[in-house]
Amino acid sequence: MTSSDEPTPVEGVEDVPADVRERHQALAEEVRGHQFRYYVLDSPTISDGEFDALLRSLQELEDAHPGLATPDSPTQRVGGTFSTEFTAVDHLERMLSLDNVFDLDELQEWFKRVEKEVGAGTHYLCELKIDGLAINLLYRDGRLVRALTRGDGRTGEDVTLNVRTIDDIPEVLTGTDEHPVPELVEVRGEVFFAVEDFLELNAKLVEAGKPPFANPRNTAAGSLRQKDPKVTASRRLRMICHGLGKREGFELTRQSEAYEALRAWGLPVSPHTKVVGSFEEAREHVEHWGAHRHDALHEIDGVVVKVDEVPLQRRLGTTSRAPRWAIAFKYPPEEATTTLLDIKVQVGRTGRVTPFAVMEPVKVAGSTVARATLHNASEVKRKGVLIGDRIVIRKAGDVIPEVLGPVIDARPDDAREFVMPLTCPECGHALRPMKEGDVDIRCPNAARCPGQLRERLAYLASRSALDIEVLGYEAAAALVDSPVYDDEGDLFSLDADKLGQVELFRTIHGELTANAVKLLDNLETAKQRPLWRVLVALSIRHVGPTAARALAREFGSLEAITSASEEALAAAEGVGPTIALAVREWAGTAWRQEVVRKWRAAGVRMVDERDTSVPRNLEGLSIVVTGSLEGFSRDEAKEAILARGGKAVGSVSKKTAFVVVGDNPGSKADKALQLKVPVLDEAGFRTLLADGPEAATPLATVGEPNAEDA
Ligand SMILES: NC(=O)c1ccc[n+]([C@@H]2O[C@H](COP(=O)([O-])OP(=O)(O)OC[C@H]3O[C@@H](n4cnc5c(N)ncnc54)[C@H](O)[C@@H]3O)[C@@H](O)[C@H]2O)c1
Ligand SMILES: [Zn+2]
Repeated sequence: MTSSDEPTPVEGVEDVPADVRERHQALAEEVRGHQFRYYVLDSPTISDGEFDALLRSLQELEDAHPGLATPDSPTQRVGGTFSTEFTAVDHLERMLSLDNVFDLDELQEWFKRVEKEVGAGTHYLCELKIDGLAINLLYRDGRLVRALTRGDGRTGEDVTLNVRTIDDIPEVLTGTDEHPVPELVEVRGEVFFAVEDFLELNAKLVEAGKPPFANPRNTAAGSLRQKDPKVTASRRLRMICHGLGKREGFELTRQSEAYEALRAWGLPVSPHTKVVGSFEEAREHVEHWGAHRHDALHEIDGVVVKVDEVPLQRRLGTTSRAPRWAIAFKYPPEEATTTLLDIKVQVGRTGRVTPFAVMEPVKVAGSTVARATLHNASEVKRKGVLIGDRIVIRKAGDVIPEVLGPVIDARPDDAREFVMPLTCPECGHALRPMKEGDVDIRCPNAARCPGQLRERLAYLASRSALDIEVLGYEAAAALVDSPVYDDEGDLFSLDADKLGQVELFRTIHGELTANAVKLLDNLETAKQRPLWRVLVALSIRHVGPTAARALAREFGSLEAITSASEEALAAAEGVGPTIALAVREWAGTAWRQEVVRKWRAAGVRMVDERDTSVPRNLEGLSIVVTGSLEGFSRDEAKEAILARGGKAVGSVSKKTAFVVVGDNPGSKADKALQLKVPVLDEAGFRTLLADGPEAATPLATVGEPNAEDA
């Protein structure tokens, strides 16, 4: 939003064409409506990204027709108002909003404008933009006397009683020699939910059969703005300071200094602020936090850059809605609203039929999303979404998109409930639970259902199975649809001639594509993979990489696994009854054994040569690896333990023999100390692998067992 820096409009409202004026007025009304829903009701019907886009359109209209930018336009005001539920009280000094930029070019423009005004050599404070709600705390002689929401910037809502329930906010300020308690100060900051606390709150709600909250920001706003402070007290709200308003009895020259003072007084400030000297450095901060968006305690929607020198802040001044000395860089929003056009079902690798949302394509977290899984029919019920609803979806980074729930207030009259189909959408077989008591329904046509064939083939080629690089989802679909592939049994007998019959693998001149040639090569390599990968590729129920490794380690060949009794399988280390039963079922299915026969004939290796150079010196020991090791990836450390007969386990218990601790180990290391489990560093781990448990010296001395234990 840049227009506020431009000269006073010469054009009056009356000069603007009537149709543009009407459009502007309608848009401004729409924006005000959303502001009311957001700030007063804590229940928006559109996402923040969509709201920002609306406000931007309004701004663009005003840029083209400056006469429209009257003082009552939402672009010229601090967005928000107050409800009658609370007493309205004026701030001593106005609380402003922030101007936004949405890309680095715009951010650089802002730096240029600032430097033009105040010269080079300015310092900039880079901070995280906490996605919460603004609060204004008034301390007189070090005592908290009042807490107000931002409201319209001049007048806020008195939420003092509620704020007193927040642990982070001191009733009485402490002081130091350097930073004595001031006579009067307005402290500005953000009240928010830590992501972890928010998830915990939601888990509890779901457990109690209640609908979960949509996101931490609106939940924090709703929790703070409760009529009954007891409700607020029951929610774990937090606060971080990011500015000052009116102050008496002290002076400051830098904003960063203000944070030191706030800290000295006992107020919470962010550990993630940084003073920089240039746009380049600010850009690094922006890029770093763009990539680590979920590493902070709270959600962030951007980075705020502020001129650090207070006299320069004064010189730059403010517009009617925001300081000119600060700017918010906003990341692409992770939530969006869209229309749920339909709910369809897809067939998975094991025949499980899962519903998924078909949505009007919408941009979220930088990519366009049109589908999202809904997991199962009861999940659709639990989320309460109807076909035709406006829905809120979320996509955080690389995570798959998720439907959060419907916007009930925007539900159309003809919205209808989803009904799970009775037959497979791929092959028409009647769907049913495979066992009594199963919640999932499946397509029983495992051998020939095109959906299952396609999913199994794509899975078989994935990194956790045979790792056949060029065989992705598209290639899998093409093969399954072609006459040369009936099932997995045909995979290793594919040759140039057969691939030539698949359109995807043929150029327009009728030759094999480069990918086809590569696929044949990949298949040769795949034949030599270790046994556990072959087991994963066979899609035996419950046999993922971990179980496959256990089976391979205990039995050594596919032959031995196929002929082992259920008891022998169940008794094997790391296998157990569920997997044993699944293996026997698999071994008893004719078409599946036919696949094995064909693979064997094609030369797929189905025996592990036991590496006798590796000692079996960790037999029966449970070992936890936590944090990152320099010389081992997660998988390598695991393999090394398994190869020696040990168990690589995920959580620390009294039964754990050793905890290996790398960099940034987290809570597992603490747990080890607490339970007095021996802790090894990387060097100790190497000794353990080479020479066994007796040789490894723990880092922390294990306490002598006390008298009662002895
Ligand atoms: N979905 C909707 O219908 C709807 C409606 C209205 C507003 N909104 C959303 O609300 C926000 C607009 O509100 P806004 O006017 O508060 O503007 P803003 O979010 O762009 O930024 C201003 C606010 O940022 C906060 N902030 C967080 N960290 C800060 C830091 N380190 N330093 C300084 N300030 C910091 C302050 O409280 C300040 O008031 C936008 O994200 C907008 O999308 C959504
Ligand atoms: Zn089917």
